[in-house]
Amino acid sequence: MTDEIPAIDLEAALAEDAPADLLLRVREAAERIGLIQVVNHGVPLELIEDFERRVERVLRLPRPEKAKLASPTGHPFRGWRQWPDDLGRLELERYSVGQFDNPADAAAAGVSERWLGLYKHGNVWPPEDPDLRGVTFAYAKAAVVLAQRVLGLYERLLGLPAGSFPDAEPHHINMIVNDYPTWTYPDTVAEEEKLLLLEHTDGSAVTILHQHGEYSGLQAQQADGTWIPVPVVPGALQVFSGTILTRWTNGLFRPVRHRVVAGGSATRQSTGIFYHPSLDTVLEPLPAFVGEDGTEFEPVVLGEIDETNVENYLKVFGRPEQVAAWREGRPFVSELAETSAGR
Ligand SMILES: O=C(O)CCC(=O)C(=O)O
Ligand SMILES: [Fe+2]
Repeated sequence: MTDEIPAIDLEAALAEDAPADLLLRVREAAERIGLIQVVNHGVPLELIEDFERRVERVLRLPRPEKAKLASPTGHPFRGWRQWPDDLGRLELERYSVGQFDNPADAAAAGVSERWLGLYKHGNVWPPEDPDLRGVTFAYAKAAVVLAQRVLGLYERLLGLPAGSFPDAEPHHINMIVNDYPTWTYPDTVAEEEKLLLLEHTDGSAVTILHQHGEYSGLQAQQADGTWIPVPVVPGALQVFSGTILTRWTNGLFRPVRHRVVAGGSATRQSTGIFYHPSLDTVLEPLPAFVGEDGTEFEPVVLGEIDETNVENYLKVFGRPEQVAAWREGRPFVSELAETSAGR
C-alpha cells in the first residue's frame, strides 16, 4: 500500500520512544502534501457521531424550517446555507458555527476588544434541538486539543522546542459541517466537471476534519498537480496543514490543496474545525526557518485577515443577491432549480 497520505496512530507518534520510521513518514507527508490521517486521536467517536446525528436531523428538516436557520444578517459563515451552481443545482449545503454566540461571550473568554465586532453576527441554533449547542462546543473543544497535540508533534519533527508555534489564548476557531448531495447528472463527465467544492487551501494553522459517507470524495493535490482520493478510514480524523503552518515554517510545510468531487448516487458529509492561535497573533516565519535568503512572508495579524474574510469570499464567490443581502444585513436563501427539489 502506498503511503501518500499516512494514517498514523497519534499516541504512538507522540510517545517518548516513537518509532523513527513513523516520525519520518509524518514529516515527509507534511512537507510533500500537508495531510495526515490520525487514529487513536483522543476525540471520542461517540461525541463526533452524536454531533453528526444531530446536525443530520437539522439538515433533513423541510426547507422552510431550515431557511429559518439562515444567518439573520446574511453572514456567509454562520447558520444554514445552500450553494447552487450556475444552473441552480444544489452542490453543497452547510451549517457553520462561530466560536462565540455574541461579542459579550467573546469578551468574557478574553478576546481583545478590537476583534469583538467579528462576533456581532451570531450563531443560529435550531430550536428543535436545545442540546446541539453544548454538543457542538464539546466537539470543538476536543478537536482543539487534538490540533494542539499535532502541532506539538510537528514541532518535535522539526527539532523545535515545545511551544515554538505561537499558541496564545484564546485560540481562534471556526466550525463547518458540509453536506454534499448525490449528483444525478451523467456519470461520464470528467471529475473537474463534478466538483462540489472547488480546490482551495485552508487559512488555519491546522484543520481537523471528520469525513463521513459512502465514498472518498475528498481529494488532495500532490506536488506534480495530480489529485488523489483521501480514503475513508473508519474512526480516523484528517489533519490538514493550513497556510498559517506554512508561514510559520517559511514554506517548508505545505498547505494541503484539496477539493471535493461528486460520487454519483452516494452522499457524503464532513465536519471541519479550523484551528488558529489568538486573533492578536502576528503571523510570521519562525527565525529557525529564515536563512540568508530571508522570507517572502510579510508579518500579518490574524485578526486583520479575519476581518476581511467575508468581503474576500464574496468578491470571488458571492452572487449578486447574496452580496445585496449581506450589504443590507438580511438573511439570504438561494433559489434552487427544480432538479434539486426535496432539499
Ligand atoms: O468536505 C470535505 O472533505 C472538505 C471540506 C473543506 O475542505 C472545507 O470545508 O474547507
Ligand atoms: Fe478546506
